Amino acid sequence: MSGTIRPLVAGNWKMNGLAGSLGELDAVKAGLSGDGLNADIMICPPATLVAAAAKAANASIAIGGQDCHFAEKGAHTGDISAEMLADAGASAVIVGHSERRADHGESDEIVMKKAQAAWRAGLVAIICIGETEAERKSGATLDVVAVQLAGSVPEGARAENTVIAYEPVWAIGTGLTPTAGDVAEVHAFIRQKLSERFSEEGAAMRILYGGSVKPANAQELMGVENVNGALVGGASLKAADFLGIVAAYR
Ligand SMILES: O=C(CO)COP(=O)(O)O
Repeated sequence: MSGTIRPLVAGNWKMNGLAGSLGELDAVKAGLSGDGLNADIMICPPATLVAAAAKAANASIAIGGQDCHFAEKGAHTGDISAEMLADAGASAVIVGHSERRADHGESDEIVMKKAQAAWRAGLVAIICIGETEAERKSGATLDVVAVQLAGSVPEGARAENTVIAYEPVWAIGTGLTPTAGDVAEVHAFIRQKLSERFSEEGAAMRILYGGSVKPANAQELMGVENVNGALVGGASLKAADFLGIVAAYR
C-alpha cells in the first residue's frame, strides 16, 4: 500500500522562526535540487513567515500553515483564516495538532470544522491525532485514535485534500518513539478505518507518522507499512537534519 502512495515529508516549525530562519528554507531548497526524490516536501513555518516562505520556496517545496480558524473572516482577534493562509501562498494547513488541542482546548468537533475550512479555501487539511502517554499505558491507543478519526475527519474526505498525521503525544519532542511494530499496528488500524469510511479515497490517503522523527530513525519509521511520510517538529528547524530525514526517500 505505502508503495503506491506518494509520501509527504512535512516540517512543522511550531513557534520558532524569525525572518533569518528562511535561510534554512533556502538550504532545504538547495539540498533538494536536481535529485529524483520520491516524496513531496512541505514546510509549515509560523504564520508570520508564510508569505515570505511561499515566495522563497520553489515548486519542490510546498508551504503550509500550522492552524486556522474555521470562519472565513470576522471578529476573531489574533486568528487567521484558511483563506488568509491560501492568500499568503500556503497550499495546506495543519489542524488539530495535540499542542493546539492541549493549549487551546480544541475538540474533535472544532478540528473537523477547521478541516472543512481548509477545504473551503482550497487547502489540504493535515489532521493530527494521537494518544497521550496515560492512554497508551492503559491500552486505549486504538480506541482514542478511532474516536479522534471519527470526530475530526469530515465526511467527504479525499486523498488529495486530506492527510492524516498520527502523532503519539508522548513521542513529541521527547526523543521517544514507538517501536516500528507499534507504529505498524496503529497505522494499519488507521488505514482500515479510513478505507471503511472513505473506500478507495481512504485507501489512498496519506498517513504520516510524527513524534521525534530524526535522521537516525527516519529510514526505519518511513519503511513501516502504511507510513506515507513524516510530520517533523524539532528536526525540521535545521536544513541538514530535515534533509537527513528526507533522504529516507532517495
Ligand atoms: O509535533 C510534531 C510535529 O507536528 C513532532 O515534533 P518533534 O519532531 O519535535 O517530536
